[in-house]
Amino acid sequence: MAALTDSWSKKSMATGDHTFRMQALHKKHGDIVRTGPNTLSFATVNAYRDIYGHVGQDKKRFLKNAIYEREDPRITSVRDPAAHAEQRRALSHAFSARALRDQEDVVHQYVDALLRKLGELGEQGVQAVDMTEAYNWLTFDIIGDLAFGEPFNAVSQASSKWVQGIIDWSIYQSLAYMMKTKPLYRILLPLMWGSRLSTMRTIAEESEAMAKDKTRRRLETPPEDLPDRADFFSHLIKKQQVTERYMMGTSQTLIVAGSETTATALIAMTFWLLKTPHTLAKLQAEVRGTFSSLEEITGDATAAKCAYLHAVVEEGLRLSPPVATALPRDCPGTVIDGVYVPEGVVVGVDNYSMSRDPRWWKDPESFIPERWLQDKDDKTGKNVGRFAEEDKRASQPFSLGPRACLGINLAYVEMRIMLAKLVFAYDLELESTEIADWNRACKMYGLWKKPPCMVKLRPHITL
Ligand code: HEM
Repeated sequence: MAALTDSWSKKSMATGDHTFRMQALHKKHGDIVRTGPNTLSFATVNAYRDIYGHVGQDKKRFLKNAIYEREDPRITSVRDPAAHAEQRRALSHAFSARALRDQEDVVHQYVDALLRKLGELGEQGVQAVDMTEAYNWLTFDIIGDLAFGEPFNAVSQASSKWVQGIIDWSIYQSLAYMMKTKPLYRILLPLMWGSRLSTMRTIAEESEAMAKDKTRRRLETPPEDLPDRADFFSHLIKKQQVTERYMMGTSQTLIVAGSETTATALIAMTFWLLKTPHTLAKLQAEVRGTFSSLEEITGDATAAKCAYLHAVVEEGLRLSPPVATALPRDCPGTVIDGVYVPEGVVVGVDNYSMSRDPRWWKDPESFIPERWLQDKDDKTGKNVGRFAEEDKRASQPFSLGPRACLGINLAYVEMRIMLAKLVFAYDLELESTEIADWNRACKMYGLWKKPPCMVKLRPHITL
């Protein structure tokens, strides 16, 4: 079927179960699976390197597939390598070590506000709170502040219309582009998505109007009225490298790429910790044994002193990669992991299958942070112990090479600070008894749509 038409994978995406189906297909058919007449999905470590890795000047490049194109230009949609490199250089100032130091203050501000809000909403441990939603408020406010110099007030209001619409907005953008460029999809996609399509269109239009409004306000704000720290766009505006359309597109990308991904990672880590209480106890012991107050918990201090926290973060990203599907690239006609693939074939590595493949991971479906705390033989320096044979390159949550995530350092700081402060301040208990398998109940539409995860938070300190 997939050899004849793309409709299988488009339909599969519409079910939300595409990720789980791809995992089953790779299990059944092996390292290379055909998902459309012109599309191949790979599941090997070398394919990551060959498709996404840096290449020398003389080698042909794998360009992003046309599916990334959007009406408003932005860093994620530009396909030409030279144009992309220029945009990435310009935006990378906003992700420098110096910028990150300023950004960390914003992270603390909203993490602390969320901790207080969780206590209030949960009546100090009496009521369960939906942590899926709470993390979305957090990451959305942080990105809003870092991009536009003002939050969305999601944490303070314990809700946000925009947060709820973000996945629909993101899906609709891809579908709208497909319908615009391929006439057949104008018939097929409404049949596959039904009335959801028009609901998503309304949400997308409202979200876009909101982003446009914020962007315009940001561009019109005189420098003296902005916060002291530079926001994402200050560098671009200073160098006059930004048009309103570019800023519109890039702000949409940053809101989606920077908030939804980090929120997914945080809720997955919280869920897995709660499902395996001995890991939560170990993390709590590390954090409470290392720090004596919330103020001591910083990005640098957690990086230097909390090895188990680091392992929890890596393991959460492995087991629940926020970007779980293959990132499509156009093959230039070259060899991928020993197999020649003709020019123009769309290829990618299936992140979710790789993350859970028993060839690379021991007990792959289980949450075991210890696998990231590799024991080494004193004499030989070689890995020893139960996880010595694992190939950690099989987990690439931020992708790799020239198009890898630009916000990786900010994401790690957010995740470490939030998790460390949460387990320092509260004792947690999972209440989601209505969902037998929370992980399986997650739906993948390019980004994960997650079910509620109800948690009781009993205060350990006074906030
Ligand atoms: C756990 C959190 C995150 C994960 C797992 C993640 C993952 C990824 C992945 C897999 C890509 C490559 C996408 C592709 O090739 O299609 C990407 C790109 C990108 N991410 Fe992230 N991301 C995270 C957080 C963030 C944050 C916090 C920001 C910024 C605020 C951010 C900004 C970007 C940008 C700008 C790109 C495009 C880079 C380029 O095309 O050169 N991400 N991210």
